[in-house]
Amino acid sequence: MADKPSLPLLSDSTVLVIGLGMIGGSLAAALKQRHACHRVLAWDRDRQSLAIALERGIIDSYPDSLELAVDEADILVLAVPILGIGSLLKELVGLEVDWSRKVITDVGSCKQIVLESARNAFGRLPENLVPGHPIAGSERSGVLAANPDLFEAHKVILTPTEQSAEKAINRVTGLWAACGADVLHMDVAHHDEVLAKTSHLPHLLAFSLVDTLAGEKDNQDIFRYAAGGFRDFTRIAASDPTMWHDVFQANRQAVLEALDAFREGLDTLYQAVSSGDSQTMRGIFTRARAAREHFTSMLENQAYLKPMTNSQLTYVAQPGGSVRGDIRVPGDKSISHRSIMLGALAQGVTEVDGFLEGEDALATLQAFRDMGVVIEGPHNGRVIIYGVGLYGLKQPAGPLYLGNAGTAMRLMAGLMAAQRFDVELTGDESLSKRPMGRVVDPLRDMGAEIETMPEGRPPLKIHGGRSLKGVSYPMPMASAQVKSCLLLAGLYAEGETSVTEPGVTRDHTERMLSGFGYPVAVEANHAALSGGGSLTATTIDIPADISSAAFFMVAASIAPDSDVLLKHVGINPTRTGVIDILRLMGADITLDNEQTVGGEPVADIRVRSAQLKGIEIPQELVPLAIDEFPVLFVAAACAEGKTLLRGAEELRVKESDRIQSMADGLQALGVDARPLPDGIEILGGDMGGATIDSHGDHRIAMAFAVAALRASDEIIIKDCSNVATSFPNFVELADSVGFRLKVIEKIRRD
Ligand SMILES: O=C(O)C1=C[C@@H](OP(=O)(O)O)[C@@H](O)[C@H](O)C1
Ligand SMILES: C=C(OP(=O)(O)O)C(=O)O
Repeated sequence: MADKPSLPLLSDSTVLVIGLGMIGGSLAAALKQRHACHRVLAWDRDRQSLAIALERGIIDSYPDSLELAVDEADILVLAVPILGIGSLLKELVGLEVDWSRKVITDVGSCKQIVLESARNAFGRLPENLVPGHPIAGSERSGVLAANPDLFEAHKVILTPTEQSAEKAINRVTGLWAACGADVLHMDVAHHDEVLAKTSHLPHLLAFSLVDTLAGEKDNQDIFRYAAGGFRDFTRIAASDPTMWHDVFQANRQAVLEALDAFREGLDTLYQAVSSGDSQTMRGIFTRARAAREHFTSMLENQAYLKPMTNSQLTYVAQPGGSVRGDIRVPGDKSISHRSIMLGALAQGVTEVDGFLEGEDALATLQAFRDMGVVIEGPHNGRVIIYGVGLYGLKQPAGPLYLGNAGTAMRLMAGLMAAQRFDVELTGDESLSKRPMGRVVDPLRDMGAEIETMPEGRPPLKIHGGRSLKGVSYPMPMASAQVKSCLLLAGLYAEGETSVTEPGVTRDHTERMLSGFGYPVAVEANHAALSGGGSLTATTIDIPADISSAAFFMVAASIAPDSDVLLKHVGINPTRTGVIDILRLMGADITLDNEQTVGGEPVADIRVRSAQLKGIEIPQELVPLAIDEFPVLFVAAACAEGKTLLRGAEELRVKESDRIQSMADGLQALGVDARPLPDGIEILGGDMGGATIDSHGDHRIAMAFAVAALRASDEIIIKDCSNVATSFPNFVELADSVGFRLKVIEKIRRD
């Protein structure tokens, strides 16, 4: 990130606020309270507002005439109603003052009209003009509603013109930054369009609804019994009528366009309600609810209030402790992804329980919603998917954003390659670095057309309308994602698609396809299916994720006096490498209550403390424990003797380079850990404290939280937000069984 230029101090500047309404008054109050500038002056036609402002200490003084006020000022803020800007600018141009060192800005909600007014008044766009718009407000108006904290952590959008001088832009930026606001720049036309949708349209609707209902005969009753919904929806109808009148005049075109789109949506809903079309209603309501929830979490992450920021989580793990208790870790991530994909493409309604409400699985869920699939939930792990059939997906309005989820991107690449529409798959910074050639190359062999960034990195631009042909593919690496991608593409391909893997990998795709009634031939490390069939909706009970349980298996093994029961964990034999490896190291693990639920074996897993010993990890177990190695390395660090892992070069292309991230972290704790190109050698010993970088990798972050149980000092783990991708309640659950983890949240400004 480039350093931001330091903003000019305002300490020598006199700021003149013209128009002492709620916004102008709040700005004056904010500057005064923060001693942000030399003096705050104000001018308003209403002398009473000026007197009140002076009396309340919101301004320093108000000169006798506009000319005197302007003459004294270095920065002029025009805070009059938007339709008044034109005449005010004309009045300003006529004043006998030296403009050379003055800067002009405004606070209007529409920016195009400010430029037109400036051109009219000055005959050109002056270089000292920097239009602005604080995204903050209140339904209250007038100077009495002034609030010095109104702009704190709010956005202020500046729309500098091509003529605006850099010095002027910096001064206006400094003015708002001094009030605690986050300042960003936008193009004028874009500003007016965005605001028409996000602010002007909602105000218009609120005014209209209240006015319509107030005009009805039984309006007394309506308002007397008005429930929370009415109150919430119409709060903004109490806003200043003059100001809003001006806004709708000034931004007419953009508002009408937004209103047209809204009317179309309303018509669809009208039709659906009148014909009792539940599918359409459910679709609209579930999509809207999901979008609103997404928006709320964006708000909570300060995305709107504090633009360009997101929170940075740090874990502080106190050393020592025992692990005791019964817990159920969240649902299996691999199965959760697949339940959405197959449920969406099935005929009928699929009901899922135990769904992982973590960001990776939710990214897949959102992607299918974006392709028109109605999905209810998740509510306490329950998801209901109204399948659209293999050919029922619709083209999404924009790229499908898959966050941090490699599984989502690789599996969906196979499905998307066979659709009739074009689609683009994107992801976060980590996913954007991960290799996709491993799926793109064989998909191209099947007839797909996919563009990637250099070296096969995302985004993937997948072209629709290609007919795929089955292939027989010997996979160069043991990867369930590659295998699953090709089998899913194979559903649409002509003839048979078969894959052979160099080592057995997780088989959830094969099992779930069978559960949806799709025949798959499976034999040791070979799987095949033929295109042209269909999927039939089913019910899915997702077990707890063994990859999440693994953190507690290692924790209970290494922490003295521990005894933990992990309930209803998936023990599919293609996933149990972690149990086998820990047992080879001497761990005390017993399975109880073994049963098969919905085609997947599950059990309760009990783990008690044990003295572990170093081992050479058998090759065939590597793909069966691929995600558990970060925490297994912690077990190795606590074991007696040397542990050696080879043949695990895949670890270098996960959410981070897990060999390097773990080696660095363990070395920082004083452990003898030697990274190898395809593995690691770890000599067990004592661990101290340190600050560890998780590189935004959920499993690295959790592994070092486990390490603290045997460290002699505090471990600080940075960049832990992504734990939410696979294990959203990790800290709560860990602390409930004896970890002593604290989370520190810092707002990061990019
Ligand atoms: O198919 C899956 O659900 C997964 C397969 C594995 O990836 P690879 O196929 O890259 O080994 C694993 O690491 C990932 O967490 C989930
Ligand atoms: C590698 C992992 O996931 P993905 O590939 O789906 O990002 C993981 O969860 O450890």
